[in-house]
Amino acid sequence: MTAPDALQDDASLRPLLARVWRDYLSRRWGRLALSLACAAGAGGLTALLLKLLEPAINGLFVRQDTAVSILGLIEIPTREAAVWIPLIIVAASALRAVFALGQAALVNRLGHGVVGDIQIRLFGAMIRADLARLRSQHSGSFVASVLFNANLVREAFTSGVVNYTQHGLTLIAVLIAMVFIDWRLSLIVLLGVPMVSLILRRFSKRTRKAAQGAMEETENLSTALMENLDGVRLIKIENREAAEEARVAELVGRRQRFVIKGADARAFAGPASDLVAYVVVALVLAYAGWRAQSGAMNVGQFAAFIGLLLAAGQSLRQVTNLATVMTEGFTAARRLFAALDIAPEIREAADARALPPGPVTVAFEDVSFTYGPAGAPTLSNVSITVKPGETAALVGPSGGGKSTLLSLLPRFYDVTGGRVTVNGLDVREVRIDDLRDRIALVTQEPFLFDDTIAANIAYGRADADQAAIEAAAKAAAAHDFIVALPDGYQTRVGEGGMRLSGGQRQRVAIARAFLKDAPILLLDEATSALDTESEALVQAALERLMQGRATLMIAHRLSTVRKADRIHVIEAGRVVEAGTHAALVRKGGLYARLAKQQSLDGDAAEAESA
Ligand SMILES: Nc1ncnc2c1ncn2[C@@H]1O[C@H](COP(=O)(O)OP(=O)(O)OP(=O)(O)O)[C@@H](O)[C@H]1O
Repeated sequence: MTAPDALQDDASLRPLLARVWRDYLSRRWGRLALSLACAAGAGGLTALLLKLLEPAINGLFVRQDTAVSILGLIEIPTREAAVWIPLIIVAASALRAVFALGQAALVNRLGHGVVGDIQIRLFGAMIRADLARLRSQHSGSFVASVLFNANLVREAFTSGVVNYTQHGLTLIAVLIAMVFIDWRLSLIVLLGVPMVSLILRRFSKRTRKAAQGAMEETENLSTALMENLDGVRLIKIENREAAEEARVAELVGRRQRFVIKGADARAFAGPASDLVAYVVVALVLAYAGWRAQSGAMNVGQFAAFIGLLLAAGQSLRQVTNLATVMTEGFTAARRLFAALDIAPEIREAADARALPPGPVTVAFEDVSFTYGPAGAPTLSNVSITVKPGETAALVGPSGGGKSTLLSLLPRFYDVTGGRVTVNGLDVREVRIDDLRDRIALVTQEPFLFDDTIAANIAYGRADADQAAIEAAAKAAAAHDFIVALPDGYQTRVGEGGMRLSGGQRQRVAIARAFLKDAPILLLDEATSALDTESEALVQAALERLMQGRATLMIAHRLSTVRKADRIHVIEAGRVVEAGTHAALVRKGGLYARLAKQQSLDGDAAEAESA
């Protein structure tokens, strides 16, 4: 690692740690302090236990004096040393175990708590993110970051922090004990520190690269898995199982290479620091031998010093190993925080106004819209007004911009020119909750959760009672098929509502809209998935639903829009014709041609004679 790299690392680590402290750790400070106290206790006792070697050896084997001093605190007669010293060792190690266990338990709770918080915040940020951003990334990568990346952070917090503090503090305690035995020898030991820190830096760069790669590849793998499950019918009908297997195998392999690189960095860091530790042991031996010859050091001191040195080596090994876990955790935390920091562009204005309940007039005023910063406009100068009780139909060639226009009203996207208003207020000046509360949306492929039918109908109105749910289902012509199901309203619909037919799903979605009872209704090809019989039922249900509301309806089948108060023909992002069915047929333009193609020309004749 080059010096600027290292500087940059230190600089970016500080704000990261400050943020972890501020957002996640500070309110758990009690637990954190207790766990550090336990770590200090365990570390101190480790050093103490090893330091006991000195009186043990001198008292039990050398037997020069009549009394043995235990760490300068108490004196016991040499003849009783064989009883007392082992007893003290057992008591101290039992206490050490209690501290170590206490610390592990506390930090586990701390680590899991922090990661749970991060996962919840990530989900919150994801579900509130702009549609444009969510659409630009596959859902698989979000899942991977909530599960895998967050898990790396957890590992850094649990095993990382537990062992780091425990071994770090042990190391300090052991070094202090060494200084008490012989400060010159301790200086030699300290020579190892810069060598180890050099090793740590080298491995941390490798680990960071590996962790970065592993996270990216985990997101790719997760994306591929989800895509395969979503597209399983296509895969089966095209006999692409083997090809998909090969694609996933390639992704698994790529991910594995990064994971292995990370594991290697972890595995190599240990032996490398061992090497340093043994070099230090050799130096200590040489120097201690020379000191012993001159009578400056006795056997007990020497044995205790070597014991401490070996314990220091072991702790050092753990700390170097852990450095890689911490690096992975920090790399993951950086990535997660970067994702958390993307503020949605579609935000509520600070002085957003409430939208009072009641009927709403919707107006698109000279609206233009372009997806992304560059590119051709999808909508240009569109003006449409819909009053309460009116229906505006949007028809026209595929890709003309009809769905895009509907998505501007609930602010899934914001206009790039002109404005969309509700009762004369720009939607950007209205509280987002209020705005969306006043809009019911029924789409071609309505989404159902894997829950009961009743819960799906009441999704936006969790407080609705059974009577209200049934009334909505009756109005949506759904009640009869629901009660014929084995568990009636309590029947679970399966993933995406797959246990229901397209028409049934559609009617559940219409029941949801009835229950929401919103003054604005958006229908995006709401009847296109239906057979003629269901269509008649749904059409009648929709007509009931539309009463008194401002409705914007997209339909390819012109039979469903004939009764609309005004039909807008949208082509290449512009309204090219507008009027009633009869007027547009009479006009003989694009609508009349579309109507003719769909055999509605009989109606055209009817309209002309009218
Ligand atoms: N998320 C998006 N990002 C970029 N371009 C998009 C996005 N969604 C739609 N478009 C483009 O905007 C244009 C209008 O699409 P839109 O879905 O609004 O048309 P539509 O009239 O509803 O079509 P259809 O009748 O086939 O549903 C298309 O050219 C489409 O490629």
